[in-house]
Amino acid sequence: MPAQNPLFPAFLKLENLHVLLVGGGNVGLEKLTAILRSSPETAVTIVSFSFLPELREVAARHHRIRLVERGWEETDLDAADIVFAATDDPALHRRIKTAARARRLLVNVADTPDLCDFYLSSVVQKGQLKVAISTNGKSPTVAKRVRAMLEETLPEELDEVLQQMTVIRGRLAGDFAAKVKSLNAVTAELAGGKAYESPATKRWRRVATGALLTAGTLLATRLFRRPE
Ligand SMILES: C[C@@]1(CC(=O)O)c2cc3[nH]c(cc4nc(cc5[nH]c(cc(n2)[C@H]1CCC(=O)O)[C@@](C)(CC(=O)O)[C@@H]5CCC(=O)O)C(CC(=O)O)=C4CCC(=O)O)c(CCC(=O)O)c3CC(=O)O
Ligand SMILES: NC(=O)C1=CN([C@@H]2O[C@H](COP(=O)(O)OP(=O)(O)OC[C@H]3O[C@@H](n4cnc5c(N)ncnc54)[C@H](O)[C@@H]3O)[C@@H](O)[C@H]2O)C=CC1
Repeated sequence: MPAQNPLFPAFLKLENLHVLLVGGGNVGLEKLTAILRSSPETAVTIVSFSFLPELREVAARHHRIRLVERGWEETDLDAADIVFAATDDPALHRRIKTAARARRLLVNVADTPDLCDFYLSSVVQKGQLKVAISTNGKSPTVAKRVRAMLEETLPEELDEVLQQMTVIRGRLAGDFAAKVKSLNAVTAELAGGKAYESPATKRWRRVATGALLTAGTLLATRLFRRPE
């Protein structure tokens, strides 16, 4: 059996939590952007010796972001529910991880999967629909490509469908089993009908598999070729 991805997927109500982000450079800005893209009202305290001008601009636009201009201190964890470490100091990252673990806080450490309690994912958004993609850290680039593929192939109308379903769901009478049956009937076409696998999806699958096999073969022959 192929190796499985043991990560547990969940969707956090981050706007109800307090985030501590350590590091205000490029990687800090990337993490902040990922957080705000999904959960724009999140309270984020960012502790760093310095902040990129772009990060300061983002902070100025979000009233729940607080910038603290100094080095990280263990007491910064006091108010945190969840922690992102994104500095250029691996020794500091290990200290943050140890201190956070002692307090049972979850930590994401940039560039260090071994120190992470959770990973960020590639995210597809169509209105209320959100798809998160994980490759278990094997290839963020492939996650990004799958995101682009889904962004293109998932119909724009999905958001409208979701809104209509919410109305239908509210109006349905009967017990739970009867409701599930009705909802399944209404949406049958989405999963089994024409939309199930569009020609674009089929083509993507064929090309992607072909391209990767070719790349893999090339790499294998180059990397493992015996010296001449
Ligand atoms: C484990 C994880 C931990 C975490 O960061 O949470 C992690 C780790 C690392 N990323 C590295 C590199 C790159 N990361 C990206 C991009 C993304 N990385 C993201 C997540 C994750 N990255 C988590 C696993 C996700 C999964 O399971 O797939 C995404 C999905 C989400 C986000 O970050 O918001 C976002 C895509 C967003 C999108 O566009 O959809 C690109 C591509 C690019 O930027 O174009 C590259 C360069 C190419 C490459 O390496 O593939 C390196 C090596 C650094 C080095 O070599 O120095 C490490 C460390 C290591 O692997 O050791
Ligand atoms: N920039 C990128 O896209 C990539 C960066 N990396 C690596 O990720 C790490 C971070 O990269 P960048 O964000 O670009 O670096 P950066 O130098 O722009 O930012 C690092 C930030 O950490 C802060 N910092 C350092 N020590 C601190 C401490 N004790 N307390 C609080 N804040 C502290 C600094 O003030 C700075 O704002 C580096 O190790 C880099 O090699 C890896 C891949 C890509």
